[in-house]
Amino acid sequence: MAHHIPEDGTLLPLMEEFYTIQGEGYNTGKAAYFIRLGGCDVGCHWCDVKESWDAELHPLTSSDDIAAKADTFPGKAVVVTGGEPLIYNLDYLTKQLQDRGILTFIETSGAYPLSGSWDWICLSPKKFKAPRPDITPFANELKVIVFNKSDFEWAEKYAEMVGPNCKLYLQPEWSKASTVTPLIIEYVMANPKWEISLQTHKFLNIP
Ligand SMILES: C[S@@+](CC[C@H](N)C(=O)[O-])C[C@H]1O[C@@H](n2cnc3c(N)ncnc32)[C@H](O)[C@@H]1O
Ligand SMILES: Nc1nc2[nH]cc(C(=O)O)c2c(=O)[nH]1
Ligand code: SF4
Ligand SMILES: [Mg+2]
Repeated sequence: MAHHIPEDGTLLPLMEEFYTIQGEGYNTGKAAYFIRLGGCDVGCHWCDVKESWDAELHPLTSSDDIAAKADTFPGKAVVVTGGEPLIYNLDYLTKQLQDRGILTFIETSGAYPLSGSWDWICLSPKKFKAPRPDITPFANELKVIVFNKSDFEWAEKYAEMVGPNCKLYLQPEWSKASTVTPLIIEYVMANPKWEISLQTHKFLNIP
């Protein structure tokens, strides 16, 4: 049976939720509650959460309950991730969170229309299903995953599409880190508008 997911965003397929430290990008090091929604058809062959892809495997959960649970933790910031969270209408969830004084951060490929009210948008564009161009001016952070040399060109293409204050990160693809990290280091030293982002939670052995 396919999920019937209401379009008003009051129910969302929740894979997992956990309180941890944001491991990547601009907000690295900050305590945050992660809300991981199921469902993604972008198809990155190196995706580190393939278990999220099939939305049917993840129970429809009340957005009110998700927001209430998020509010029980001392760190008043939430990272909505997935899967691809923008498959869903996130207006309702983010309103519930912001009404409680919780900061809303999103991790997205940008492949679906932007919904929700966000304090921080991390756009991580993918070649396998490119972002919709209309999201790029709203990105606070561009985080390009580097799997091979060709990803630097892809990164520069998106750097031209984001706004002037957008932070620019290059993050090694985890399985290729030993070969691509030296390339990123060299690239950032030569092109210092970019910074390196590491998946620090994987070094810290935390979720
Ligand atoms: C699992 S994705 C979920 C959110 C959204 N679908 C996206 O791709 O932005 C969360 C973040 O992890 C990054 N990521 C996924 N697999 C990775 C890997 N193998 N190595 C490095 N970063 C990875 C993504 O690019 C994204 O920035
Ligand atoms: N600690 C931690 N930081 C993260 N930043 C982005 C993540 C994600 O999977 O979206 C992630 C994650 O899974 N864990
Ligand atoms: S877009 Fe995100 S969740 Fe989807 S396959 Fe790529 S990294 Fe994984
Ligand atoms: Mg992750």
